Amino acid sequence: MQTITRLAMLRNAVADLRDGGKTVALVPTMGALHEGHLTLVREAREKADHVVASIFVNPRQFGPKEDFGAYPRQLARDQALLEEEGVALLWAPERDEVYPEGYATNVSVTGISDRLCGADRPGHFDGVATVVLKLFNEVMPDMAFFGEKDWQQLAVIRRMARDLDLTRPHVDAIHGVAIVREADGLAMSSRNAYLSPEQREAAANLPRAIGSAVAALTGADRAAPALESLRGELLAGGFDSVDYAELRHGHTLSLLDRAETNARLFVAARIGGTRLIDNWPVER
Ligand SMILES: Nc1ncnc2c1ncn2[C@@H]1O[C@H](COP(=O)(O)OP(=O)(O)OP(=O)(O)O)[C@@H](O)[C@H]1O
Ligand SMILES: CC(C)(CO)[C@@H](O)C(=O)[O-]
Ligand code: BAL
Repeated sequence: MQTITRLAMLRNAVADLRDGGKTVALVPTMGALHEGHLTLVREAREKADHVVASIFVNPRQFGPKEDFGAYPRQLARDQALLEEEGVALLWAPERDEVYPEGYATNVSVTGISDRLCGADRPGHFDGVATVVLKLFNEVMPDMAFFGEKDWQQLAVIRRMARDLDLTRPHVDAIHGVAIVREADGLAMSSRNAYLSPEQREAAANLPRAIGSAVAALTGADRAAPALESLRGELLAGGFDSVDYAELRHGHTLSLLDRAETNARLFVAARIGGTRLIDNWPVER
């Protein structure tokens, strides 16, 4: 696996991969890789001839009081994991290569970016859309892979691809990969590493409480009582606060007051300084 840090070299390296009409898949990440990321890579390998992974802790998607500085960085370990998974090329640019002096462009997907995580993290999805569009333009992949753990992020990226007429990767080639979970149900996340052993144990209450809420929401006339008990269960189960616990349409992300086709439960909650997110489909 080649690691490339300069844009000038990336273009030639990707052109070499494409030689003979081979297809290229992109798996964007912020590093500190776990089985969730590796599952994205494996699905990408099944669908494309070559996989390009990227690692870039994107400053533009972190708020001023967020964990940009503390975000885990472990490039050597990540390189070994990606190599083992058969990734052809790792794009790992420095900050100045992505945002050189004078950089002034912002990509904003309005509407769906403003709710859920976008309401708690103002500007977050502008940062995501901006960097993802740059990654798409840099690598020009035939397809790209994102995790459903970050469901709203996937919706924002698909909206952007549709609105900006992206041809590479076009909207149908933006693949969502099901959430990979720990044995106790907690969605894997690089941020789980921030949890103390006691907090990690309490974190398992998130998927547990979501499971009960999904059962209560199915067939219920009103979503509100189940969402209220979900909040209560999290606060009683070691969480310090609940940023949101909402039933929304999975495609439009509009609020629902009862389950319908494509309904989805979205939750973000904090233990100490660590913010965890999860989402689950809800049947009618
Ligand atoms: N448990 C998971 N299951 C499926 N996909 C995942 C999972 N965790 C992360 N991903 C996906 O991997 C890609 C890179 O995510 P990222 O590097 O931000 O990791 P992360 O674990 O989500 O980190 P964090 O949430 O702490 O920022 C994203 O598309 C994300 O949705
Ligand atoms: C898509 C992404 C790599 C953009 O920085 C990031 O938001 C992530 O890791 O989910
Ligand atoms: N996994 C999404 C990236 C972020 O939380 O900043």
